[in-house]
Amino acid sequence: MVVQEPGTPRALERHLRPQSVAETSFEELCAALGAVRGSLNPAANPLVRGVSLNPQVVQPGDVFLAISGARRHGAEFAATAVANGALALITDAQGLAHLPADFQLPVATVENVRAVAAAAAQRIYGTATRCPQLFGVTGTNGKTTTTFMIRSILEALGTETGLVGTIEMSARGQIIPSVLTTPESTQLHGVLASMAEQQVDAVAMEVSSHSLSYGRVDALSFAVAGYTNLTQDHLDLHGTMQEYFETKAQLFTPERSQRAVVMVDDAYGQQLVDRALVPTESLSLDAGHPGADWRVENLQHSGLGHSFNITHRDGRTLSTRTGLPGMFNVANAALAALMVLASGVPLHALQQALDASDPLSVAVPGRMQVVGESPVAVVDFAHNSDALAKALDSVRPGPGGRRIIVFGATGDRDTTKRPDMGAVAVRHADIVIVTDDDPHGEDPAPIREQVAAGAARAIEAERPEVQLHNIAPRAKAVEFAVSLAGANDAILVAGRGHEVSQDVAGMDVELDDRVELANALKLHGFVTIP
Ligand SMILES: CC(=O)N[C@H]1[C@@H](OP(=O)(O)OP(=O)(O)OC[C@H]2O[C@@H](n3ccc(=O)[nH]c3=O)[C@H](O)[C@@H]2O)O[C@H](CO)[C@@H](O)[C@@H]1O[C@H](C)C(=O)N[C@@H](C)C(=O)N[C@H](CCC(=O)O)C(=O)O
Ligand SMILES: Nc1ncnc2c1ncn2[C@@H]1O[C@H](COP(=O)(O)OP(=O)(O)OP(=O)(O)O)[C@@H](O)[C@H]1O
Repeated sequence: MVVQEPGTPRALERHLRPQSVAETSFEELCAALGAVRGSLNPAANPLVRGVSLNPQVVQPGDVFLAISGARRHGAEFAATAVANGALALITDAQGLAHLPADFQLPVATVENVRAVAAAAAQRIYGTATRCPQLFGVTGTNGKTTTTFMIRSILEALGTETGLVGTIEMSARGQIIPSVLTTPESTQLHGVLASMAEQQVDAVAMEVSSHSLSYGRVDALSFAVAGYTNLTQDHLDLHGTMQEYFETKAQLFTPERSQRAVVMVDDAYGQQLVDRALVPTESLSLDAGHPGADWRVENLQHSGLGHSFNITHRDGRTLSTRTGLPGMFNVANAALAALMVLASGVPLHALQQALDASDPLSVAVPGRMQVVGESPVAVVDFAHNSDALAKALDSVRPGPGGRRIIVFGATGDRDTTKRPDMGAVAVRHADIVIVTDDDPHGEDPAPIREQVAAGAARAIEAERPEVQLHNIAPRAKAVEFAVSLAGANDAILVAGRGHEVSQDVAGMDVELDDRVELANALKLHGFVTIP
């Protein structure tokens, strides 16, 4: 039997629950979900205080939802849920087979446990009537950055705002590091109810394609949904780009969202607008885009970033700037501003907030984070081809300087993107150093070789002058990059961003690219930015 100790995800889970919950008996919950009570402990009818589909984070008074996963059945871990204080269990027919005949808790079954998880959480935590206004951002890249910007604008408007995404779940100064980009529905409804209880008025949230596939955002309604872009990633889950797109498109339906703002600079964004099922406004970076409602105009370099106007076809305009480098951050900033506008904030109030506190220049941990200026040394989270290309183009060497990139690919995930990431690095950099990312359960050497093979082919066919190195471990690769650099070069360490450990065969190995890069710069006599 496993009982979790303080400091574990289970201890953190306590902070993600509301203080008060709707008084619901197990019997009432089962009736609401259409769950059928079985022969195990049929008379017991405990009062339910919470719900979880992760046995490791079950709290006393929870109903444990034992799902049939791709790898294991949750019911295999029923003993952990019991030890952690579960009072009842809902599972499927398959799950029953994993329970001992003398199982102590009342049990009910449904056909698909995942499909009822959000409804169960909504009923217990009361999120149908107490939930902050939700801003949901989806797309392959830019979700984290855009949600940070939305929060920053809303706070400039005086709105108490929470955040749910890859880096953290946070509200009112309390920060809990995230495990997933979008948490499981049971946890998500809990944290949203808890934020509502603390008078948090709005939440800027990342909506990953995994979350849409797995029903993690079921039983929620986004005031405004935003779309950034769609490029290759996660095909291990979705199979094809069209399926990946259809999954994202679920967010832009009346069941999920009330309004939408969509970037139409890729064909998938345009498809979303063409089939718009909720009131939708389109946005383009291209001032000449014929169909877009809103366009970015008067773009000018301003510090590391850009100043620009966001102008509607009808003449309405917002004028603003972002301090973050890269055209993609202009896209993220414009999307964030328009999502806030779409929520009903008057244009003049939004303009005042943009003027007063420069909210679109908010720093996002590990996203285009500048660690040194000479050489330019940047840590970024780019971990697919499109992001790598854009991040590399945004990192500008001085006169005669070269671009040096250090990156790898993750294990156990979309393996098809690896050679292309290598090729993209060659097209956009002068020195390519392939290293380890998160190997997860895979042997890291073949992952590096697959990335390097794509790079080698591009060198042979397109840019023979590019240098290619294959160096593990990652800290050594970063140090090697700095050892090659001159003051006019630019170094990009990509792929891990804010993360502070690498997952190597299930072990967390401490590693922070920002620390490694700063240490290497100091070692070689360069100045770092604190
Ligand atoms: C591919 C994917 O998303 N898988 C999710 C899915 O896993 P699964 O269906 O295979 O479930 P499983 O691992 O077989 O486990 C079944 C049940 O047994 C339990 N279990 C399982 C094993 C164990 O040792 N102990 C244990 O208790 C699990 O808690 C679960 O209740 O359901 C699990 C339970 O909720 C999730 O933890 C798991 O997320 C895994 C950990 C994951 O890494 N997901 C990533 C890829 C993800 O969701 N990423 C997106 C962002 C992607 C991006 O944009 O970059 C995200 O939103 O975070
Ligand atoms: N609009 C964009 N278009 C293309 N690339 C972008 C865009 N915004 C950010 N990027 C790149 O993608 C990386 C990840 O950005 P961000 O964390 O904001 O996206 P994300 O969608 O949250 O990613 P993930 O889902 O992997 O957490 C950045 O570090 C940057 O290199």
